[in-house]
Amino acid sequence: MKSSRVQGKMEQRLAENIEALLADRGIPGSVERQWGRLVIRETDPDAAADAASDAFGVVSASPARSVTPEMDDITGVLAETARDAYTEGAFAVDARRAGEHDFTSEDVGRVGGQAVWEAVEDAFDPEVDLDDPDVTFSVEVRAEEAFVFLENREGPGGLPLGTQNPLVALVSGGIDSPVAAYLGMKRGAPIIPVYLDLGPFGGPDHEARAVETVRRLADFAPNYDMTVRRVAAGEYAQRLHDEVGKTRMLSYRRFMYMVAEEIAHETGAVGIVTGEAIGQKSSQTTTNLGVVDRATSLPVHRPLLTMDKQEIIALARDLDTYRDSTMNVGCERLAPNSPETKGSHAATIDAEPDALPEWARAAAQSATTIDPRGELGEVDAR
Ligand SMILES: Nc1ncnc2c1ncn2[C@@H]1O[C@H](COP(=O)(O)OP(=O)(O)OP(=O)(O)O)[C@@H](O)[C@H]1O
Repeated sequence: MKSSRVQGKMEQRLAENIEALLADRGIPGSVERQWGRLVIRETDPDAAADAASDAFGVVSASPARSVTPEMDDITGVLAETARDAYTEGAFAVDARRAGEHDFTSEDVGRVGGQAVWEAVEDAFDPEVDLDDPDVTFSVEVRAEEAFVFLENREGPGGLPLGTQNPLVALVSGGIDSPVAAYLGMKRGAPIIPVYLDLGPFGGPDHEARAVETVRRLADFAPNYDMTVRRVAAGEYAQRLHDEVGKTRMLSYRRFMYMVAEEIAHETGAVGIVTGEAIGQKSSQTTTNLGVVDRATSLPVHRPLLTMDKQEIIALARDLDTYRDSTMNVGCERLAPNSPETKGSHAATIDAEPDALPEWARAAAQSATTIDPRGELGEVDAR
């Protein structure tokens, strides 16, 4: 869907990201760009395919054998692959071709299928099923080279990281926000993780969980800075608790977005990503989301907006950011007994301290940083 110039740039970025993933995991290999494909050469194909299938923008990765684009060579490698890997079931040869050759992709399917059959018919009882095969021998023939492979390891899809401007990700140490941050990354946006320490209103291991989940996200982005901004917000949470009634949680959210906006301005981020979903909490009703949005001029992105908790948990499990927790989350204690579910902007502003934006500025300015890749997260004063 992209122009060739944009596609070229995106592929270049993807190649760099995959090289970083390989280097980070100690896997040898050089990434070569071909149109619509990236080829990793001189590598451990298995490990490289795993690493590549973690790169945002990759649809699938296949450990493959490279061969000259001649029918004899292709069928030779197909026969060898079949002898190595085929044990049972119906098979198909799925061939694609681009460039000038003196055969068609149908020819490769037919002649290649014959070669596979002959390679295994003495030892097994092969069957062909082109519609629903158990084993697919894939062949991709290009102008200079052909590839033979058996597997497609699913990648995340999306767009290469770094092809969008960054977003501040509000990461709480809960289940949802790391999934939301991941989904922002999946669409190409690097993230600047921000954690608000709620002091007495936060659970004792929230910070550790927030840093731990960012560490996991950082595994997908070894060439990006994933420094966590830790904002001391306990004092302000306490004041909201003491001074604001029914609309307290709305003011707290507004405060959070204001902090995020300050950090966004400082870091060049162009939006905020959160783990909010419609109706998940009183502050996340459709009405209240509209009220809190007005605290910031930046767009608030909510990738989980319409997901059910079970869907979010399934994604968190896949990502390995899911931490089972029975801990009573801090926000519940901060919340009043009967929180507003149909807030109005005017009433919320009316009830909150006028100094809220100054609080947010002060809190953002005194943020400290935690390197999630450090030993148990290294804390530095900014
Ligand atoms: N202490 C915090 N630091 C940073 N962001 C936070 C914090 N608390 C909440 N948020 C942001 O606000 C969103 C909604 O808050 P909510 O109270 O539902 O969070 P939670 O249930 O504690 O955690 P999560 O939404 O990650 O499961 C979070 O997804 C996150 O983006």
